[in-house]
Amino acid sequence: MLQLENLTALRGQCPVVDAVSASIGPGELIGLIGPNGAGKTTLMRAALGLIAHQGDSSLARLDPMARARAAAWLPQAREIAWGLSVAELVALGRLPHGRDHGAQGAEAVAAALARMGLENYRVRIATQLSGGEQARVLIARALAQQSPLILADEPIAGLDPAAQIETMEVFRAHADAGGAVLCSLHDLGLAARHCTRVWVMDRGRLVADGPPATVLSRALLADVFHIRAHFEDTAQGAVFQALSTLKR
Ligand SMILES: Nc1ncnc2c1ncn2[C@@H]1O[C@H](COP(=O)(O)OP(=O)(O)OP(=O)(O)O)[C@@H](O)[C@H]1O
Repeated sequence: MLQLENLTALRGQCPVVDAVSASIGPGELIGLIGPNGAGKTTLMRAALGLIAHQGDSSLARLDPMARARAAAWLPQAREIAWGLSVAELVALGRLPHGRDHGAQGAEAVAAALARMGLENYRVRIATQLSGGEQARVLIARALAQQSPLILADEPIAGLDPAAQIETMEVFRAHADAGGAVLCSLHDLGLAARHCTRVWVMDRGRLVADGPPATVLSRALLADVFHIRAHFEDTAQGAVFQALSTLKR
């Protein structure tokens, strides 16, 4: 679904994404984690071909319409420019499939609204919703796109705990249905509980790639995140709690 080969993105002379090679297949929910400034957003934007890059991304090679059918993009900034109704905004997710929304389009929009619990918001003006409600609308638009791959930049930031869990469950369901999701996260607990795999970025490099329980070792948490944490695999799933900071 996505292959990256030596993907590199420069800011000035400085590589903020440095020779990243990795791939994503169906069924995966990948948590892209790393400290502030590690290069997570830049990696996703380069993979999508939204910024200049070196190396190769299988998505960036596609023409824009084919790329939009292959991957939905949820940027960190949740900007809703127009005062459209929620249903109209979510229907914009159908644009990569042509102007005629048709029965399949209407079904996809209805399913996305239902999945995000937005049926009662259909006629509300999207710009008049709360930040968390707008976030759910934008996720619904991405789901309505029916692209196999979703790239989401901090999709749970600013959401209440229930909405965070629900969002991760929506992504997991998308992966379980044969799609895949790459989402950047700062909540390592949610990453550990919900993701099938994590990619860890540090200073532009992909320094670890594997199942959360293997990757989130005491040494990695100290080296990359400068924290000490409690991490335990329990009957209720992985439990993670950051305990204290370590000297950088
Ligand atoms: N437009 C830009 N011009 C110059 N430097 C930039 C630009 N965008 C990002 N950078 C730099 O690139 C590096 C990586 O930024 P990026 O936004 O990818 O990090 P991130 O891992 O997503 O961070 P965060 O967790 O804080 O959102 C940072 O050092 C940042 O200052």
